[in-house]
Amino acid sequence: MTSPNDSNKDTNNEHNDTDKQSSDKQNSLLAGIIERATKSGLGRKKLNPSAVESAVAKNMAKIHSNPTKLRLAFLGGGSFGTAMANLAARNGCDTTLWVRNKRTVKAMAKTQTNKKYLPGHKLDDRLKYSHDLAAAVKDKDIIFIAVPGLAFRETLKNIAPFISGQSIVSLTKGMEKDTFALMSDIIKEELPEVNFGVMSGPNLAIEIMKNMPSATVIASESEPLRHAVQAALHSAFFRVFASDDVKGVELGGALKNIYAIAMGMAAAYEVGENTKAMILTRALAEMSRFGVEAGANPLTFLGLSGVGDLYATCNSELSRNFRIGNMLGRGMNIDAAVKKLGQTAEGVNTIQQVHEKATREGIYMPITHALYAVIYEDKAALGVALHLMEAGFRSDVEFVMAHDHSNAALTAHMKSSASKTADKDSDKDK
Ligand SMILES: NC(=O)C1=CN([C@@H]2O[C@H](COP(=O)(O)OP(=O)(O)OC[C@H]3O[C@@H](n4cnc5c(N)ncnc54)[C@H](O)[C@@H]3O)[C@@H](O)[C@H]2O)C=CC1
Ligand SMILES: O=C(CO)COP(=O)(O)O
Repeated sequence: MTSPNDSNKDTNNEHNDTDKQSSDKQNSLLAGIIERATKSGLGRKKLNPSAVESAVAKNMAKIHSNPTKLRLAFLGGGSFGTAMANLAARNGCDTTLWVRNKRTVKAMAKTQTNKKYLPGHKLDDRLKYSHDLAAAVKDKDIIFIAVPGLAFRETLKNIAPFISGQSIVSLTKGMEKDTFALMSDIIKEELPEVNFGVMSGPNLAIEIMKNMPSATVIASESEPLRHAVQAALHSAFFRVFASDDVKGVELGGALKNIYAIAMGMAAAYEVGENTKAMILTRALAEMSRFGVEAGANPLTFLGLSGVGDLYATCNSELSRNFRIGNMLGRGMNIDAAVKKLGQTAEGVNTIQQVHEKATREGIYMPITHALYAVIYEDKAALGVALHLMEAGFRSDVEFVMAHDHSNAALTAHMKSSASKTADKDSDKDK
């Protein structure tokens, strides 16, 4: 006869077996990576790959022998929600992925793949799927939201009746249309009592699915929430760093989409490496300037959610925003490019929001305004780019040396030097 305790033991044993299998799988994948790195010379002389392997494997085994008992819901069955839910399930968390379409849920549960957004990638067999929002979010510790920015408020309104102490983490990198609200602003408005955080970083979903080492940032004022998210998602292939600058981390993720579009466009024009470096660095200057006006710490933009995400998306065809820019640079209009992409590209809306806000509040955002002029005012890209190059004398890093905003003194000095040189030249000619 089997007592309920026996059956519990069986279930625990099954879980331990599954956890052990998953830990073994990860460790052997890790060994593969280290082997490849060593063969290609990345192991370097001083690095003892077997010591690294055993140290990392030991840490991983420690984490996986005591899988967190966190209960998590991920809302949004696109590429990112799926990739993150998969990481959590693989770490042994009780994880449910909510997708609004019932047929999609059935297909995902049957095939254990997300055929539309991540075709060919097998998902962890412990991941659960649901199209029942109430069931998905009730009794969870953390609800991660990965729907597009334009659907974020509606999603919060829909889950509001089922919130009874869960924390919320936004994975969305956008802004609300016409309100300029960031996701954290919307959470504060819709669910003022809730403990929340935002997660952002260079996290191209497809690379995460391929176990390519990546890192991200969880930003929250709540230390327990930061730790819980780190425990839930950290693995040998995914490192989760922490921050308490919610605004800065969130703005990094949202604003970089603008510049990924600009860089996609620049790539279509086959610009040089110097030009790419200039755009990327001046983009960072705009982002931190805008961030400071919104109350963020400019140093946050030097982290993964700033420079990190900017680098990943501004240099890769894997970024949907980069691809939009590339299509625009090849002569397509914005509506056709969005239609052809068929996935979320938050930058399309973010350019409009940031252009309007910066214009209204007098924040100097020349690249954003230039992009807006090309996309929405039908201005010729070359003319706009040349105009950008002629824009005044500015300081490199304005937090090190402030700009002389009017530039009047410098311009007068340049004019007088130029006229003195011209006078000298004409004297010589006499
Ligand atoms: N894909 C990526 O590599 C990364 C994406 N993100 C961010 O994650 C957010 C989601 O993006 P992806 O998953 O990539 O988008 P996606 O385009 O792959 O999928 C969007 C998903 O949201 C669903 N959706 C749309 N409207 C909805 C609504 N009203 N209610 C419920 N579900 C709805 C769609 O059915 C689809 O499943 C975006 O803000 C994006 O910037 C962040 C990091 C990486
Ligand atoms: O934010 C991302 C990676 O960090 C994904 O970028 P895209 O939305 O441009 O694909």
